[in-house]
Amino acid sequence: MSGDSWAVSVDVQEASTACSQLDFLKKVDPCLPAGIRGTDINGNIEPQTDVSLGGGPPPDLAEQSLLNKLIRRSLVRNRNQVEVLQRDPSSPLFSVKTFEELRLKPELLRGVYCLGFNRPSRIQENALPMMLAQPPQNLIAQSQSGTGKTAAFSLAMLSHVKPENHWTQCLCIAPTYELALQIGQVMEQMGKFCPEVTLTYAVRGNRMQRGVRLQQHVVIGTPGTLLDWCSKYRIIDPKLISMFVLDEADVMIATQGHRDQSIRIHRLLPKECQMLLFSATFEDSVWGFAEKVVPDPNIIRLRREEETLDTIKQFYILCREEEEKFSALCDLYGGLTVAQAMIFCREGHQVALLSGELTVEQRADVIQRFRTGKEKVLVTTNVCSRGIDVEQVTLVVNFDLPVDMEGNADNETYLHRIGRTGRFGRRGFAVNMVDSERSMELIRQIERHFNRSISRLDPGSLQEMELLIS
Ligand SMILES: Nc1ncnc2c1ncn2[C@@H]1O[C@H](COP(=O)(O)OP(=O)(O)OP(=O)(O)O)[C@@H](O)[C@H]1O
Repeated sequence: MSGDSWAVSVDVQEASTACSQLDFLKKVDPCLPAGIRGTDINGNIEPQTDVSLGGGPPPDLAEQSLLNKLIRRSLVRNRNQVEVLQRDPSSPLFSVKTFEELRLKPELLRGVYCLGFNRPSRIQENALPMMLAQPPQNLIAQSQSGTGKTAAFSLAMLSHVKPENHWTQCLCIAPTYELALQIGQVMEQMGKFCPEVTLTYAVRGNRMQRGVRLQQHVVIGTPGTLLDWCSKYRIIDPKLISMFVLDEADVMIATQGHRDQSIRIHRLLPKECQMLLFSATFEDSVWGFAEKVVPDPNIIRLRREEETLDTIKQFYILCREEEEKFSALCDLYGGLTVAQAMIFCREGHQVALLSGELTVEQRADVIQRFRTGKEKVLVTTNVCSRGIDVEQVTLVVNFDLPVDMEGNADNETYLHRIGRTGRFGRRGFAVNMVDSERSMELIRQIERHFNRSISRLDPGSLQEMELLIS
């Protein structure tokens, strides 16, 4: 795939969607800062005409062509950058082996190459041989956000299924409806040359006839619905399940509701069922529990200092009070060339917010609009902190820092949130809004936990930041 054609297709996407970004942001705040403009169908920035900007002279042609060049360069650079990182032995994307050497079925190899994957990442190179080994081996695996865990366990399930057996053989549990759908989409793309393998989604809204056994080979869903399908509605025979995958396994084990349901499902499965647990974070207590539940597992674990990614630059902006956070956010967004951004805040903020209060259909629609670039900014709560994979997210803002029940920094949620950018080697920004001594202390806690500095950002120096990620 040539870089130019890729960049042009991004411009066209930008062109067809930028105006809706303005509408969306207008809902969020009418005084849009200068610098957010619509684009014409060729992806060129055009002077804003229909939204009252917060002042600023109309842009000149030179500024527009510079911005276009930056967008093209940074996006094309990201693609080249991924290949560079895959040749860097210290990168989590580096692997010695090729996909051929992982002994995947030819039709899966075709699916992988069709997705544009050239080489496996480290987690894929290490985990796939363990997951495909005979006799089956259990695995508890940790790898940084955006390094290909979903692709790894998806390939394991697609390799494991015996299509001639018309019953459910693989269960995959995810903590949220959006994530379950996303995993299924990855599997459908990877398995496009395996039409005989079928899957369905055990999520709210997907109604099945009770007592009629499913014939789909793979079922992906959230724990509550999956438990009902295995026990109450008996449309899955748990005794016939031979592979059980927990994505975001730490939250599936550590969150009371998820844990009870995951354990109840696990108890229904045959003891020889292969168990695969994946996450970017595992607190020590969770590791201990996982090793109790998973017999004789292979373990792939990161050192604490490996958990954050160098490709994600982390900053904080000092605000005097809560109200100032919003104008700082507008200045930040208006001053940067951001393809797409995710803004995390606690429940209750009065903006168009993707949160648990929406119905699952509403949430799926918002995510899909964001994924296809129809919306440039997603304001959300932790419901989207994990796993959501949108390549064009170059900026994550913690409008409110994540805290645990005791009011201390929630380091795992922080890591997952900033992991929504910098996906698979691309560069990304994470900016934290600090408006009090307390939130400054939270920043210090996060720095100490990951042994990574979070620099103060002066909104006046955005040009240098621009160069940092372009
Ligand atoms: N071998 C590969 N080569 C190129 N791109 C890849 C490869 N594996 C995965 N990707 C891409 O990288 C992105 C991140 O992959 P994936 O979602 O599997 O990461 P993850 O580790 O599951 O992330 P998270 O921890 O956030 O759940 C996706 O867009 C995926 O298509």
